[in-house]
Amino acid sequence: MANPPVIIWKDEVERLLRYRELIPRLEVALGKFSWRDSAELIQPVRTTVPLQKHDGFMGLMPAYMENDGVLSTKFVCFYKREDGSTLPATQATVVLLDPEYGNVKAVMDGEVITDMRTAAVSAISAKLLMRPGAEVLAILGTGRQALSHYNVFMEMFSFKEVRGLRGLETPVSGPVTACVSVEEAVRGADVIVTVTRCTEPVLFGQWVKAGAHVAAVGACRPNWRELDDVLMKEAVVYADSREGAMAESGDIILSGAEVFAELGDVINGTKPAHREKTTVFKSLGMGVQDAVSAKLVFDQWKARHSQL
Ligand SMILES: NC(=O)C1=CN([C@@H]2O[C@H](COP(=O)(O)OP(=O)(O)OC[C@H]3O[C@@H](n4cnc5c(N)ncnc54)[C@H](O)[C@@H]3O)[C@@H](O)[C@H]2O)C=CC1
Ligand SMILES: O=C(O)C1=NCCCC1
Repeated sequence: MANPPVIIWKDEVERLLRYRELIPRLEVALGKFSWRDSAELIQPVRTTVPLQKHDGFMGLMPAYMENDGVLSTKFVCFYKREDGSTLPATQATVVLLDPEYGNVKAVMDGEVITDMRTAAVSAISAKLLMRPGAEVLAILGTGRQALSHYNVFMEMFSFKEVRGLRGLETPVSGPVTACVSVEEAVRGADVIVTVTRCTEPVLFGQWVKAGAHVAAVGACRPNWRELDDVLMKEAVVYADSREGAMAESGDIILSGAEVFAELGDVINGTKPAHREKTTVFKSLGMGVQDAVSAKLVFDQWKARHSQL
């Protein structure tokens, strides 16, 4: 009989997951995904159930990596609620299974995983697509994703200035220039991260410096926007998953912008990184990113517990 599943909650996931181990694994997984080899990796577009009464959605995000022996799914609830609610916008649980028998090996907190893997993938987009010598980072949003993005961008890069809207200085532990408007925060910035719950454009192309890189993380529904048409049409657009972007991104669907490439295509060398141009990385989030993160957490958990 299989062992009962282990439960790994938030504090422990926080202790076990490290960007320096997560990022290289995510890069490999993004590359594998973009080869579209179903003998290696299967990850359908997320199934989303509207929770109409509560202005939210439940997403189911399965992934299977055959050669890595990883089978998982995340359940994630996310909410529009622009009412200043103190509840998190995103709540998630990841279930890791044994692909050989289908038994559940671990049930773990998915919020830390979601925060960290999303921020790590944005950092990978910046590594691939921002101009060399980028000095100014602007972060729009002051919530959980804003904090995880701040942390990983500080760990990976050396920006001279980080700008954000008032409120960002509260969660983060380093210096931030507090700005009174989005325009003030983004004008002249080399890299802009949008991590808001907005459903209408908040970042306008006319404010974005030519050659800047934008990692656009919010607006994950086909009728939600963070970026305006000007920016979407001027920029070279990259996505984590082309199918995900075409099904779920209001910024892509409603602007009519084309997805030029996936990050995995750039990693695989099959599509160029247009660092010299204005670039948008449209992030929707992928089950395979959760799968890689959950495997790392579980492996670390096993290593620790075998020593006890
Ligand atoms: N692409 C991906 O893989 C993922 C995307 N997300 C999305 O990222 C976004 C941020 O998530 P969290 O940080 O967890 O949410 P959160 O609720 O912690 O923070 C949301 C932030 O948006 C700000 N905001 C809301 N309306 C705004 C407006 N009109 N202008 C400027 N800022 C505004 C709020 O002040 C808050 O700082 C959400 O849209 C969420 O659905 C979350 C997880 C993964
Ligand atoms: O990938 C995820 O996890 C999410 N993506 C968009 C909405 C919130 C959760």
